[in-house]
Amino acid sequence: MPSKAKFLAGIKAEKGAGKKADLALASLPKNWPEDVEYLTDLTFSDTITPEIRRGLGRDPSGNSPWVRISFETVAAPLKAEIRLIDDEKHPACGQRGLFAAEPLVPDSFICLYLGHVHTNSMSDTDPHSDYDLALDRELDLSVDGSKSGNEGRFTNDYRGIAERPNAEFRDCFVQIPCSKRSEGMKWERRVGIFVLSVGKAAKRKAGIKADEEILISYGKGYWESRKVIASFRKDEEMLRIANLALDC
Ligand SMILES: C[S@@+](CC[C@H](N)C(=O)[O-])C[C@H]1O[C@@H](n2cnc3c(N)ncnc32)[C@H](O)[C@@H]1O
Repeated sequence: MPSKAKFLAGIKAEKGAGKKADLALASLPKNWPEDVEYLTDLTFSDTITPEIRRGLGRDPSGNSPWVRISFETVAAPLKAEIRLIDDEKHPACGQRGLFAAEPLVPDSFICLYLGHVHTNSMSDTDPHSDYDLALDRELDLSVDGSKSGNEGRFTNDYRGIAERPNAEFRDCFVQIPCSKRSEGMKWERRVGIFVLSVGKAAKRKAGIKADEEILISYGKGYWESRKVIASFRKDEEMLRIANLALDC
């Protein structure tokens, strides 16, 4: 895995556009698909005004319990890697998944879920995306990882793969560079992927083992809406997978 800080610093160090592209390719995570742009932070739709963007810096409850992730943590090399799934028994065989590269302790930060931030208006939303996630319900914003994103976009749903998820999405604040602040940094909200906590009976105290697939719950609604889309499109394979997931 490349360190994101190194990735950014490397790109800034190169002046020619061709060199930039070569360097970016060389720094892509292993198994990254050619047709998806790799991001080191969110990108924003033109419909998102500076005022809306400022809203992402607010502390909704005045004293938010959301975890704060420092710039160093976000920029550190990931402890997870993208792998191609070739196990025919896996419901996402032929696709990719995110796997632990080393043991991950309960509650630890795995990575951010990055993509293109858009408003939830119909004209700003890709109805075909399988990678769209709510970012801020109050601001009515989502983040779509279909055309651009990071490792987070490869996290599969646990249904049909394991008995239960071992990770979850959590709202968090991250520290990002800001030249307007005297400290050179500001806090802005993101969605992160975290290892589940140990749980009441401490059943999950082992966290996630090395080589284990990182699995979250997309929620039943995700698969129900895929079922509707599959029926509409008459896509038998999509319908089969949605039914399988819902039966689990
Ligand atoms: C956010 S993507 C996950 C990454 C995807 N596997 C890839 O290689 O890009 C969501 C898509 O992955 C597949 N997927 C995720 N979890 C699955 C599961 N439990 N069973 C079947 N397909 C799954 C479905 O095609 C779903 O629409």
